[in-house]
Amino acid sequence: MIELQKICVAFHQGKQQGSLAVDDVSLAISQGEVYGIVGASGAGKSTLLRTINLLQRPTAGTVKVNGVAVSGLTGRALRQQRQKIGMIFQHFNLMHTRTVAANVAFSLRAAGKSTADIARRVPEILALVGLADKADAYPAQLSGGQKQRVGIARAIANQPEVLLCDEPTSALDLDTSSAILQLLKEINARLGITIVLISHEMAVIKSICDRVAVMSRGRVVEEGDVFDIFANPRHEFTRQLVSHTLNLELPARLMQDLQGTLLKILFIGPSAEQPVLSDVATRFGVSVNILHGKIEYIGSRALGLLVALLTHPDTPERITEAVNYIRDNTARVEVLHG
Ligand SMILES: Nc1ncnc2c1ncn2[C@@H]1O[C@H](COP(=O)(O)OP(=O)(O)OP(=O)(O)O)[C@@H](O)[C@H]1O
Repeated sequence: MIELQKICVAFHQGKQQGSLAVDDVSLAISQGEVYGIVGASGAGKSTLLRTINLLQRPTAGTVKVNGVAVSGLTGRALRQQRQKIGMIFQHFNLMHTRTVAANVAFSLRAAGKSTADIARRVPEILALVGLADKADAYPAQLSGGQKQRVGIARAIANQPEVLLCDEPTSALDLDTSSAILQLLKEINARLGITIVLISHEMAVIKSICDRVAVMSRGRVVEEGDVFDIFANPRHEFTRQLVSHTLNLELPARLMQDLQGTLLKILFIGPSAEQPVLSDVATRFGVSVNILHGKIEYIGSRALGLLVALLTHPDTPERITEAVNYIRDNTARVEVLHG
């Protein structure tokens, strides 16, 4: 549906061309997907996202949407293409002197809709985003979450095929943020709109995206199914990002006094359903003390993490055998201590 082929974006610094903000990025995003682009500040996420609706023209490379090379379009053809792509922003970008209804009507009018169509469509779309009772309110009278709902209403009013989301929840508190992500997910499921979302937080990606591209310094360093990226991050930068949401910290005092072998164990799919730890206790005579644990749900799939201390009263070799057994029967084992 969206194909980015060898996209480069360079910004001029004075008369010179600066380093590349986007450096040779190729991605393919399928119809109906929720696709995330994650990376630190300055990684090039916004610049890349904006090439999809040509708010940013690529210096090199081709952007195709539904097979049409939009990077070649200008004038009227470009304006028509842009109507198929809605966009929402971190700071909402609403018109403050107009009511909620007028903000939404504005984008319908810009698309050439008739007054009758606009009068019918505005309440319909406000109801869809949960703002049926706010049509006559001004943006200043709304909470951040409500403002973003207006942004979403405006962006989907013209029934776009694609919705671009530029850090849509970064200015919102945690609860409001998850309600907005939930709304985006519903819009994706009910209306079939393909969503491309950028964020610097893996937690946001985890909650709604199907696939993700990880960007660092203008490049995509890793790309794939969100669950796989969490379960098995390959690139060092991805590991750091994932560890922020999956980290299990133990108090330093506890680490100092530990006797035995401390393991961090990752359980995925079938391994989560096997009684691996009780097995090692009976097979190898080790004691297993669970110090920390959690299960993350990514989509409908579970990813379990446990920190466990293995000890044996008199035969430490049995611990090594136990660790090997756990390694063979779970997704990943890291020895944290001992
Ligand atoms: N209009 C511009 N002119 C010059 N440099 C720019 C422009 N827009 C972005 N840049 C530079 O391009 C690089 C990538 O910026 P971009 O905003 O795409 O990153 P980002 O990953 O979205 O970061 P953030 O989350 O902080 O917005 C940065 O070094 C930035 O300073």
